[in-house]
Amino acid sequence: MITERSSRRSQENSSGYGTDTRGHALRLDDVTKVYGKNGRGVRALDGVSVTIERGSYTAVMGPSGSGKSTFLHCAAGLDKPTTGTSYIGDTKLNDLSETKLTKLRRQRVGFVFQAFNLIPSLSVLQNVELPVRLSGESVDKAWLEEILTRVGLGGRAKHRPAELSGGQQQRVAIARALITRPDVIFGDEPTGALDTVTAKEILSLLRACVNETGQTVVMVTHDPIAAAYADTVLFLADGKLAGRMDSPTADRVAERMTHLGAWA
Ligand SMILES: Nc1ncnc2c1ncn2[C@@H]1O[C@H](COP(=O)(O)OP(=O)(O)OP(=O)(O)O)[C@@H](O)[C@H]1O
Repeated sequence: MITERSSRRSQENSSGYGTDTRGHALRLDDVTKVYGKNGRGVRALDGVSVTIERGSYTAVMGPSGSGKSTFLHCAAGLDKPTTGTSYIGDTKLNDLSETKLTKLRRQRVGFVFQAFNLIPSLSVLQNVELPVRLSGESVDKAWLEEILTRVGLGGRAKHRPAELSGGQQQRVAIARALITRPDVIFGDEPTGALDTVTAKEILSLLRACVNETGQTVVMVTHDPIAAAYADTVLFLADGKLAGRMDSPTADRVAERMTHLGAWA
């Protein structure tokens, strides 16, 4: 989101994530998503417009069924809006063929899911390199090493996912998301499968990716404590943006969620 705080950090960032270190990482312009035939089904997103600035950390919250996953899917190019436009950087996703969208998701977007989604037969190193290899490009070894060190897996490069704890597996997923220097990393409940202490470590790591390297992170979560790690929380209700909160605290987020009827 455009805040003075994140804007300043973005301008100080010199590590070159994405194609441009200034301006927005993603934008949704009056996006509507209707599931079902002839536009008569469920209106999962209903006229959502939002701009998320580079180098910011945004949490997306809302009651169950409010459209959080749909928002993430439309923003990340995993699904197409019924009407409206979505952009990653200055690239309009609506215009892209399926092949170009696949390439964009591989090269310019990182994903961190609740279930880690690592390839069990590959080592840590091979999992992290995968998005670059799939793009047919050569791996920047110095960057790879730096990322593995940053996520605290320097000594585990040859291990397989099954030999790692849940928290370590999520660190691999974060490293894999970082390897292409994406415009944005999307997290879908990234701490949902972790215990409280490990969840805090992972949230701190995502925070460090933003603070220290200017990465943009957008994370769907049900957890006010997780949302409090973000610069800004976007609240969704019935497919519409129902407000935003800058510099959130867990208590304020929980209170807002109660007002949205999340835990009624
Ligand atoms: N593929 C689909 N087909 C039909 N309806 C769908 C589909 N995906 C989502 N929906 C509906 O769209 C609405 C928004 O769903 P979405 O999964 O985006 O909400 P959410 O906020 O992520 O929910 P939760 O917190 O429970 O995961 C819901 O009413 C849901 O039932």
